[in-house]
Amino acid sequence: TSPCDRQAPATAGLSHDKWEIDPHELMLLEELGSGQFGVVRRGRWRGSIDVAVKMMKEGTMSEDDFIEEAKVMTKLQHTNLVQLYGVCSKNRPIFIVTEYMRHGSLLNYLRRHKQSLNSNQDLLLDMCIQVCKGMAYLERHNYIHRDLAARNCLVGSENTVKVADFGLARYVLDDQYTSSGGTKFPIKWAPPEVLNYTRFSSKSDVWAYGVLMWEVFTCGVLMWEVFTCGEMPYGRLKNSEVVEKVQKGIILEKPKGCDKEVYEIMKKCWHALPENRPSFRNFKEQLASVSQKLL
Ligand SMILES: CN(C)c1ccc2c(c1)CCN(c1cccc(-c3cc(Nc4ccc(C(=O)N5CCOCC5)cn4)c(=O)n(C)c3)c1CO)C2=O
Repeated sequence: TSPCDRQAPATAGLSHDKWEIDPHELMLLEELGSGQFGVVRRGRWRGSIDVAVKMMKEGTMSEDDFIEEAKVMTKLQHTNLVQLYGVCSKNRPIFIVTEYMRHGSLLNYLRRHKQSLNSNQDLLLDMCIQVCKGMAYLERHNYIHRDLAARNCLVGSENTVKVADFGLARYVLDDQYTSSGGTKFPIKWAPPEVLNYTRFSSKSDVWAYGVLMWEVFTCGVLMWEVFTCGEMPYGRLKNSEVVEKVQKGIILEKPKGCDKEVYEIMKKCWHALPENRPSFRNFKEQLASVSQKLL
């Protein structure tokens, strides 16, 4: 075999795996919150690069599988994806180091800025288009998010919106989150084929994307209406009631402030059959043409 076919010796000390980050190059700063895997802190990498550091709580993640996958994830690079810079996997807890987004989750951003956002349909549509671009890139790379929602997107400076934590759902050990009967399973973002057979695909991501658009546009209520920003889909309904509605083909109603044409597009994400839903690729074009008309 030629030299390049031979596996490089995986000697820990000499491993030049570019996805491995030296923890000594990291300075940990304030806490940003906590997620599925535990606490996340802001940090500085090599003295100048703003990062977010997930410190994996023991027993929350299947770590070896994730470290293997991290090699693939670091290669996914797009302006509308939160960049995975690398991992510190030589000791425990494992650190996951990503790009830092200064305004936090899209859901909280919508709720915090509802006054200025509700009359700005163009900005709301632009946020949806940015998420669609990031998802179209993942779709092109046959990469499924599995938990797309406004809470799992992040906002940076100049209203940039990026998709975060794509693919991580596969490494969660908490079966309240992973099984569709669990209390933490994202039922309200799940299509029938996921509820019935946990059959994830880019088309199940498209269904979730429709719900994300609904989350964004419940922000777009008119001035005199009660603000319902970043509302919880299906309101106070219990998960079992939502499953019943989704199985019957009952879909989310048009958000009050939402443009009719935008709602028509949103509805396409909720076809009962995955093959009848648009791909993110052709969805991007439809949104772009609607935004031309709206502008
Ligand atoms: C399995 N799945 C789907 C998972 C797994 C882990 C996580 C998530 C889903 C999503 C939640 N999550 C998580 C938890 C904690 C932090 C981050 C998180 C928060 C960031 N940024 C900020 C910035 C500011 C603030 C903030 O406090 N404010 C208040 C004042 O006004 C400005 C905003 C919060 N977060 C950030 O850049 N990243 C990369 C991750 C994230 C996102 O990463 C996770 O760690």
